[in-house]
Amino acid sequence: MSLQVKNLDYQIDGKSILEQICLEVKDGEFVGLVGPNGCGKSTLLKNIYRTYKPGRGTVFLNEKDVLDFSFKKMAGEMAVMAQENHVEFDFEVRDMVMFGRYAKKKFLQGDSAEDKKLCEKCLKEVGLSGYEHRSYLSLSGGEKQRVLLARVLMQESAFIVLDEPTNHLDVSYQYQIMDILKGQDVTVFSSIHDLNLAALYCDRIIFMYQGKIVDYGTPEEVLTKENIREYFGIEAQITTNTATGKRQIYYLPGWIKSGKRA
Ligand SMILES: Nc1ncnc2c1ncn2[C@@H]1O[C@H](COP(=O)(O)OP(=O)(O)OP(=O)(O)O)[C@@H](O)[C@H]1O
Repeated sequence: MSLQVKNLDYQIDGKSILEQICLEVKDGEFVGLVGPNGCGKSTLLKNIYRTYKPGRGTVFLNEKDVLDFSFKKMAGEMAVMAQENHVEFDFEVRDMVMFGRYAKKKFLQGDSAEDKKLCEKCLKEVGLSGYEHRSYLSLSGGEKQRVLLARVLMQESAFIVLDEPTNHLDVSYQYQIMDILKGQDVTVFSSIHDLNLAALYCDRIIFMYQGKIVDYGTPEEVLTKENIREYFGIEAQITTNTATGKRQIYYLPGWIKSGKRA
């Protein structure tokens, strides 16, 4: 499953939030979206998963305009883990995960033995076996995040879009979740704050700044000292991690440059 965004603009209350966005995620790629707070990552993802309708431009999934998909068809093609997941009513964890099967069911069709087995497998994969009957609202932030990932896996879609999937997670689950995503035979497009995680897991990275794409390429091409200084305003030291062979970024406080510690 491939994604193409062509000439996308988006405004909120007359203010331009996204400008001339063009990007491509090829079938089977794991592409990260990085950039400072407020640069437009979530807004771009919302345009892709249709919470927002572009002011101009088009989002294509396998060369078809996403606006032509029915909601059910869309749910079958694309699984989404958004940043805000307000749940008004409480549900058991098992039900939250089962919602991922919506696109695969007929009206009022119940859960099959296969669905139940898959639900157990997905919960196990995110480290939540035994949580089936817990109330979703009683979970910690990290546990909720993992339930939402289990729901995404339950959808068995060929394309997964995630907005900051490692938010709320402790360091061990951050890596576990990224490993799970990387191990899926699907296309992944995800915003990621942690540039070291992006360097480790992404095939390509798209760098955003002030509503525009300012760079894209492999982690080695994009995660440079210059880009980090220019767009995040922080100095960095970059090495190659000898264990992973990937970029390792160390951030440097301002006083290193001035020589005066605060
Ligand atoms: N509903 C809204 N009304 C007004 N401004 C908005 C709205 N939603 C987003 N914005 C603004 O659009 C800009 C982009 O926001 P967005 O959430 O897409 O950024 P982001 O890159 O995902 O940020 P973060 O890294 O902090 O999650 C920000 O300046 C934000 O304040």
